[in-house]
Amino acid sequence: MSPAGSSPIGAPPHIHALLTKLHKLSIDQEAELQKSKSKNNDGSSRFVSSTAAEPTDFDALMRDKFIALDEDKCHFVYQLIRAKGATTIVEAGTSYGVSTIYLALAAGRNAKALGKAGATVIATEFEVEKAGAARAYWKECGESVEGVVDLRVGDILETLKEGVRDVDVLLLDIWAKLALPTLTLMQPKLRPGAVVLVDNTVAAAGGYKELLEYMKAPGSGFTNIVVPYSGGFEMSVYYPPL
Ligand SMILES: C[S@@+](CC[C@H](N)C(=O)[O-])C[C@H]1O[C@@H](n2cnc3c(N)ncnc32)[C@H](O)[C@@H]1O
Repeated sequence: MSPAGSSPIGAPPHIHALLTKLHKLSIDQEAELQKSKSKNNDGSSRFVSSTAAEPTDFDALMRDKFIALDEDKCHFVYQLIRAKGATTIVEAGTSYGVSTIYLALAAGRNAKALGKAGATVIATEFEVEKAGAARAYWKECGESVEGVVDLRVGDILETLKEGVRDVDVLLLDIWAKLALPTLTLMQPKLRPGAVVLVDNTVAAAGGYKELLEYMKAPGSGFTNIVVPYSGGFEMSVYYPPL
């Protein structure tokens, strides 16, 4: 968590209050999950699960869980988007839309500051009820969030096939097995210099093995570092190989 009073987020008080409430809900749920923990496939992570085509007990357990990106990571992502002047963001895994609020605020501010027509955060969620709740939270935020998000409900490997281009930032905050297929689907749509962020890559290294091997392979076009937030937060920059 960032020290009190150090939030870089430019937003009115009601959005700050909502974010504080939602992060707390998420943290409380995770604490409960930890108590009853046992079902992850390889025991290493909250992010090891099925693909959408093969739902498991894990999916049932996670159906009503926030699993929101930690607040300090959200602040980092917000700052990175602002620094980059990014206006087209894809979020793989939206849940109740907590991280999405940060993405939308940052991208929207960039569009205004840079005199661009608008910004877009393409958000993706498989669970219909989560998607509905996320929409309600964004509405509560107002136009600076609601007006920026393009929510696609369904299996990400279908919903991102069309209508995505010139992506500045891709946030992979989805079950680990979907990370590599999502990345390869998005790769042709990434702008040169695009940033790819992946949560929990140290704590869930087993689940992310294939993704990390793919991004770290010589000639992949990706350069990678781990930002040392809890669980590890992978930050990669992509330039298509020449
Ligand atoms: C870690 S949570 C996302 C948290 C969110 N980024 C936040 O910070 O609030 C991952 C989400 O991915 C969703 N998900 C899992 N499989 C999916 C799929 N095939 N297509 C779209 N979303 C999926 C899950 O339902 C879950 O809500």
